[in-house]
Amino acid sequence: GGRCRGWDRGWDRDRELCQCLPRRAMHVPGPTGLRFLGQEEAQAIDQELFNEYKFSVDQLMELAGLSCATAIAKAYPPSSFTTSQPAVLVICGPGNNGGDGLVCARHLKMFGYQPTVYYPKQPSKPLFEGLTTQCKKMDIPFLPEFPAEAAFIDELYGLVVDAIFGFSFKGAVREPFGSILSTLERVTVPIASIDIPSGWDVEKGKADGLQPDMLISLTAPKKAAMHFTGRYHFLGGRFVPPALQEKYALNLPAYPGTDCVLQLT
Ligand SMILES: NC(=O)C1=CN([C@@H]2O[C@H](COP(=O)(O)OP(=O)(O)OC[C@H]3O[C@@H](n4cnc5c(N)ncnc54)[C@H](O)[C@@H]3O)[C@@H](O)[C@H]2O)[C@@H](O)CC1
Ligand SMILES: [K+]
Repeated sequence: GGRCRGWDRGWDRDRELCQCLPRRAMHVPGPTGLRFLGQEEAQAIDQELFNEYKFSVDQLMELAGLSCATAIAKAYPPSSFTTSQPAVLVICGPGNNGGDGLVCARHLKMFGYQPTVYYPKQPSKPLFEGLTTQCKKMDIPFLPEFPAEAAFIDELYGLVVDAIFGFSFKGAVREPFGSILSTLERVTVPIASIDIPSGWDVEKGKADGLQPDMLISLTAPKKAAMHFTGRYHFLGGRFVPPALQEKYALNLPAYPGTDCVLQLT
């Protein structure tokens, strides 16, 4: 936790941790600086993965969602839950961040958690319909309505997964997500945000917005991650080919062994 006043957060290879580095070190791609991506850069890498490297969305989404479930299992093992069951509320948004949430929910179930999904805007695309069916066939309940009170969420769940918006979020939050986010701001159980804390500007963050306990950055952290003050910051989405890492000077730290996630802080 803790903000880096006048400094930026970066990956310190020698100490193997993410810490504050002098601001200029961030923008000069060097051996020590883990890059924090701007919105356009994140979208460009995304497009390149699909168009040039010929990955399909569902391939990368599966790896992204698996990373999220794995990181969650490391930070919040079922035994750490104070609720009678390791109950997790997964809130999915209308884009690919929501898709990551559906994949994450399915893997959480495989890992022994009791996920429940809230998915208010379900796109009629085969990808999302398939992911939804897979969850339903694994007896993952879908809530017809969002809990009206933050206290209901605190009572029923030990963790909330925020898969509402990712790196394509822009502008003022539109409904129903505005009310969902304002309820989430009052929740006291930990929130794990996938890729970006929802409602945050992808580059500038949002000081008075959601303050998640965990952030799982996918591919590479986005600039907003520099404002993250929660306990756990993980990197996931171990699928960026070396040539693409080099082109964007990502300076990704080495993942341990065969792990699909890496703890940054
Ligand atoms: N590039 C990559 O490497 C990968 C990205 N993935 C995920 O994909 C995410 C990006 O997905 P998308 O580009 O689909 O976009 P997002 O999921 O970030 O959000 C776009 C959706 O949110 C809506 N939206 C945007 N601004 C809004 C606002 N102000 N109020 C209400 N709704 C708003 C849009 O209409 C659209 O439906 C990433 O953050 C990551 O989670 C992974 O699935 C796979 C790999
Ligand atoms: K999110």
